[in-house]
Amino acid sequence: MAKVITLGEVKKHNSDKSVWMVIHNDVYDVTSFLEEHPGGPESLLEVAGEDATGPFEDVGHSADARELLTKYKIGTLPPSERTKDVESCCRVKSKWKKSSSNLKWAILALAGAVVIGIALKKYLS
Ligand code: HEM
Repeated sequence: MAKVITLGEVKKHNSDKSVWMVIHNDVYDVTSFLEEHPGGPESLLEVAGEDATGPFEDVGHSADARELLTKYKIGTLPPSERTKDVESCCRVKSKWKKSSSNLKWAILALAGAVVIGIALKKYLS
């Protein structure tokens, strides 16, 4: 079972000597990753000791980056400090993705219908 670490404990690790952060209710020690981070050490230092779920998701990190996360995980927040962000973030996102791709198809179909309409009109006149 993952070690339980409180937000209060995470907050103490907020300098380049020790950088911990929370992402989706799990705690990560990224001290050794600072210099390797493709987004630079500054972006990690900015959120050191904090919940970095929002900034992490805003960047739109790749599947590789998410895979890398597991390497730095040191624990998880206690149940009383966990937020429901995991569910809300991802469900909303996938919903939006689905509806935006539906919209894309609807626009394509409409454009196709217009082109066929124009072609037919020309052909029949
Ligand atoms: C342990 C946590 C993190 C890991 C393992 C990680 C990993 C990575 C990786 C592998 C990339 C290369 C691009 C990609 O594969 O998506 C990247 C880019 C980047 N990351 Fe992170 N990252 C972490 C946390 C963060 C946080 C908390 C922030 C912001 C506060 C951040 C900001 C960025 C930025 C700005 C880039 C550059 C994007 C670009 O130039 O396209 N990262 N990160």
